[in-house]
Amino acid sequence: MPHGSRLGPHPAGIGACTRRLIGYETRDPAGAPGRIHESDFMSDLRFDVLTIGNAIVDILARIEDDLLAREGVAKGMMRLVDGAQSAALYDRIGPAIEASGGSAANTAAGVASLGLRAAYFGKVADDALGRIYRHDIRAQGVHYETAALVGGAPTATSIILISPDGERTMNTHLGACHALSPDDIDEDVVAGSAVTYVEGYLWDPPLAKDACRKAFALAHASGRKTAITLSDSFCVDRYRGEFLDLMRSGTVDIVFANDSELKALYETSDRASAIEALRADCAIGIVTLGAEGAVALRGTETAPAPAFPIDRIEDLTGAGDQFAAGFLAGLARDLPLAEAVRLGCLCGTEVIGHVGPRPATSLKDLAAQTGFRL
Ligand SMILES: Nc1ncnc2c1ncn2[C@@H]1O[C@H](COP(=O)(O)OP(=O)(O)OP(=O)(O)O)[C@@H](O)[C@H]1O
Ligand SMILES: O=C(O)C(=O)C[C@H](O)[C@H](O)CO
Repeated sequence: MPHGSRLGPHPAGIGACTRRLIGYETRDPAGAPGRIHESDFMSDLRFDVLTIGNAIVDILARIEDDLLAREGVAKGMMRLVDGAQSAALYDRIGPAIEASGGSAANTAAGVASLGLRAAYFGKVADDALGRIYRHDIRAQGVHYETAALVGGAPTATSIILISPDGERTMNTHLGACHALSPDDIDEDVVAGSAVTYVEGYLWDPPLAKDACRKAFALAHASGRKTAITLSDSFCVDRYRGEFLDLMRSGTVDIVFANDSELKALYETSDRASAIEALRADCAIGIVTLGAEGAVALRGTETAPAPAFPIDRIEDLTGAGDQFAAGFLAGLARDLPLAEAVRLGCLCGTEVIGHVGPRPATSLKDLAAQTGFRL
C-alpha cells in the first residue's frame, strides 16, 4: 500500500480522520480548532486517546554509574526482574521516591494534562500500591476502570536508577501485569477513542499482546486509528519480527521509536536509511532524538522539530512517553505535523526537568504559554 494512503485523502491527522469518517467538523465559526462540540457526543467519540500498557509504580533513586556496572545492567535499558531480584536491588539503593508510572499510562496522564480526553487499560493488583495507582491516574483526569487482580501477584514496580546525567535504567517486576488479557479490553471505550496507543513492553507478559491485537481490530472496525511505541531497543530485539509484521500488515498506523529502537528495528547503525525504512513501513512514523528533538514522517512529508532548551536535566524517565502525549494531542487537534512534533518536544522537555514520569505542571497551561492553541 502506498505511504499514507491508510489515512485517506486529507492527511491532517487523527482528529481530522475521525471527524471525516463520522461526518462532522469541529472547527467552530470563529475558526478555533479542537473545541468539543455537541457533535462529539452525537458521534460517540468519547476519548481523544486510549492507551494500554503495563501499570507500574516507579521507585526512583539517584545512583552513581558504578552501581550499574556492579548490577551488570546496561545504562538506559529496561530489564525485567523477578520479585526476589527486585527486593534485593531495593536493599542496595538509597532513599527513593515512589510515583505512579508505566509508559502508556504516563502518556495518558500527559494527554489529560493537555486538556484532552484520555482513557487507560492496565492491570494492578488489589493491594495498597494498586489503590494508589488507581487514585493517581484518575486524579490526573484519565478514565481508568480495568479490574484489579485479586489474590495473585502484587502491583508491578520498577526500580528506576537515575544516573548523574539524568539517564534512567529501569528494573521492572511485572507482577500483576502478567494478568492483563483480552477480557480487559472494554470494547465501547476502544470504539469511542480516536486512537488506541499501546506500548511495545506489552509483548513481554503472555496475554497482553492478544489484548492489543483485539483492541487494534476493534479500533479499525470502528474507523479509528492505532499506534504503538517500540518502548526499548532490547524489547525490539525480542519482538522485531512481530513489530514489523504489525506495521507491514497495516495493523498499526502510527509508530513511535527513539533513535536506538529505530536502529534496532532495522538492524543498522545508519539513522538515515532506518528513517526511510520506517517511512515505508507505516502511515505515520515518529523518531525521537533526545537533545536533537524529533522528526515525523508521513508519506513523502518529513516534519522535524528541535528540542526545547533545558537548563538542567533531572531525570529522563518518561521523556518519550510525554513526547507521545504531545504529539498525539497535536494530531487530535489537527495541528500541522511539524507543530505536533513541536508540542511533543515541549511535553518531553517538561518531564525531564523534574524527577518522575508524569507532568509536574499543567501541560495545557504550558502549551498555551508557548503559543499553542489546543
Ligand atoms: N537532553 C535533552 N534536551 C532537550 N530535550 C530532550 C532531551 N532529551 C529528551 N528530550 C525531549 O524529549 C523527547 C523524547 O526524548 P527521547 O528521544 O530521549 O525519548 P526516549 O528515549 O523514548 O525517552 P525515555 O525512554 O527516557 O522515555 C525528545 O524528542 C526531546 O524533545
Ligand atoms: O522512561 C521511559 O521510557 C518510560 O517509559 C517510563 C517508564 O516506562 C515507566 O514510568 C516505568 O514504570
